[in-house]
Amino acid sequence: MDRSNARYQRLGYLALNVSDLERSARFYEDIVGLQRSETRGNSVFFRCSDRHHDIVLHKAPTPGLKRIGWQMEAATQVQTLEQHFHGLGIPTQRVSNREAVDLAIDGGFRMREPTTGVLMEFYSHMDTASEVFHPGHTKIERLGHVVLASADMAETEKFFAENMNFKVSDRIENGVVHMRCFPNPLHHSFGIGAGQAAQLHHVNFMVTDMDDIGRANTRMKSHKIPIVYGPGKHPQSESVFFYFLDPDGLTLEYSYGMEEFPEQDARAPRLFPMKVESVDHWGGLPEPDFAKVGAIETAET
Ligand SMILES: CC(C)C(=O)/C=C\C(C(=O)O)=C(\O)C(=O)O
Ligand SMILES: [Fe+2]
Repeated sequence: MDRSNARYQRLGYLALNVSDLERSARFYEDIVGLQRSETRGNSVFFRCSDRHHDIVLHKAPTPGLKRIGWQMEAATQVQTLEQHFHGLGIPTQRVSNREAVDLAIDGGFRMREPTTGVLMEFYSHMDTASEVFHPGHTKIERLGHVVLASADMAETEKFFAENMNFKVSDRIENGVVHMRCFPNPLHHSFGIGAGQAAQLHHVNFMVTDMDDIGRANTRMKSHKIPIVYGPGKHPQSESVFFYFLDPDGLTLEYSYGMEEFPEQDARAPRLFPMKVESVDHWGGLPEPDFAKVGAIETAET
């Protein structure tokens, strides 16, 4: 089977499962700083861009990751990728017309990634919201990246590289692989961490100002929100990071700054040794609750 030559615009959106929808909705609006756009049944839509949504919260018994949405460059890319998965014998399901309307996307398909079991959706267009996004207390620039833990990092990396055309930007030996959804320039829109089992590791929001990190530190402390890592600095992307927990214990990250890659003549991936300073240039350590909660939902088709 040939390698995929799929092309992406961006990490489109994340659907997260939360145990108490209204509690989490308040948290993502008031504490994280997302804009609540609409509620449909057991789902609440949020945005930090001019698109219809970047995060959807679903009420579910087990908190974690429901689905990852990838926005491709064009509808033809979506069809070609679907054919590629068919060639591998991987089942796909079209997004129903009704769901496409609810999600404000142009259809697309879903498939379950075989090494982690995570459900992924591929589409090429999401409607813009009726109003531009006005950041609140935190100047969130975009949904930045999602990192999964995998019991077999090498196999997960191979699947994303060969079958989805993601490119490796950097690696920490036996720790994490950072990948970009080519040709999106961000150092990583996706990461794979080493784990005992597949799990959501963390969700990242990029901010435009170093002050957003400092203010978040103060805000989380005053609301008694667990801070689980940082402020610190990741040597790979050169971003200043700050990790905290949502009400279910899901790990969220704000980061400021990120390397961008050209489409042509990109630098080669680097290999960082497994040591504290490879994760935090300033030598900090995570708290025990860092990236501990985040089941991958396997029920939805
Ligand atoms: C703590 C994570 C797993 C890590 O090891 C390093 C870097 C990360 C990340 O995966 O969160 C970044 O976001 C980064 O380099 O920007
Ligand atoms: Fe991150």
